[in-house]
Amino acid sequence: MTSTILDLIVMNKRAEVQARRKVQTIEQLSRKPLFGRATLSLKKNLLAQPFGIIAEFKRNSPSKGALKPKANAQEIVLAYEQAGAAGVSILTDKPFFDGELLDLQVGRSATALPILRKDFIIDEYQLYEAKAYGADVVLLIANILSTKEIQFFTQQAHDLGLEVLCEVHNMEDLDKAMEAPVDIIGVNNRNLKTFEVSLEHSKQLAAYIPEDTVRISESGLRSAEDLVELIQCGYRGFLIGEAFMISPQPGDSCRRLIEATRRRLQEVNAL
Ligand SMILES: O=P(O)(O)OC[C@@H](O)[C@@H](O)c1c[nH]c2ccccc12
Repeated sequence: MTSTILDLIVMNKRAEVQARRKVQTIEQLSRKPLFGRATLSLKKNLLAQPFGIIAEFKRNSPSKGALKPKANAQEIVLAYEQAGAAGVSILTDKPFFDGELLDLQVGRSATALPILRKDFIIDEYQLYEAKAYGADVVLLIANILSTKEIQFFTQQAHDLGLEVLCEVHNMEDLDKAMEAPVDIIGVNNRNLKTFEVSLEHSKQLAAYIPEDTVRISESGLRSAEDLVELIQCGYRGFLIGEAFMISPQPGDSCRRLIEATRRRLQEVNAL
């Protein structure tokens, strides 16, 4: 089988985690000031409203290239909060997304919203990093983990007071995610191997996600029409990066989408 960019990212990540462990042990991470704080619940925030936006901070993406190479996490995270986002997502992968753990810490100092650490988690060490640098939620990508690993990392994350967003792209992924008490299931509309994007993934998988699981749709979302259609399929949250980060003012773009979605939702509900 030919290897994909996802294989490359994961291979890279394993080497990176081994190197990081040598610089900072789990013991040392546990003594960082932010490690002891009470975490916030993204799940609760999403359940408190008809829908919520999880606005993402990313400078670069392998599918699109540079988005905002010099972007500052403090400024943008604050703008997202002021725009009315329900949570923020911060990319911490360096080689492919030009993010870093420090962006998480900077973001933490700027907002009282729950923060998702967006990275490729393959080792429990990264859960300790997430907690120590200010995250409230971690992403587990079903495609790169076994059912056992999803169960183990979910347990570990919960022990640390972190929530788990488990990302799925197809039925096989969803079967794995449903074997663990994850807090939120996210359907990624983008195939991480081919970068092909289709909202059909969210629409089709919706029927198989248990009713009582908070579900979100991720990637490739830009219009109020898309969001309302997905709200009607039972989605409570939307993870959006590119559409905001390509705008000169990501916060304004987030605010406009929230307002347009509220308006459209009212129109549809009034029918
Ligand atoms: O920028 P978009 O198309 O709005 O997508 C955001 C988010 O869903 C995407 O960044 C993402 C989804 N799953 C991931 C896993 C790793 C890295 C990035 C991602």
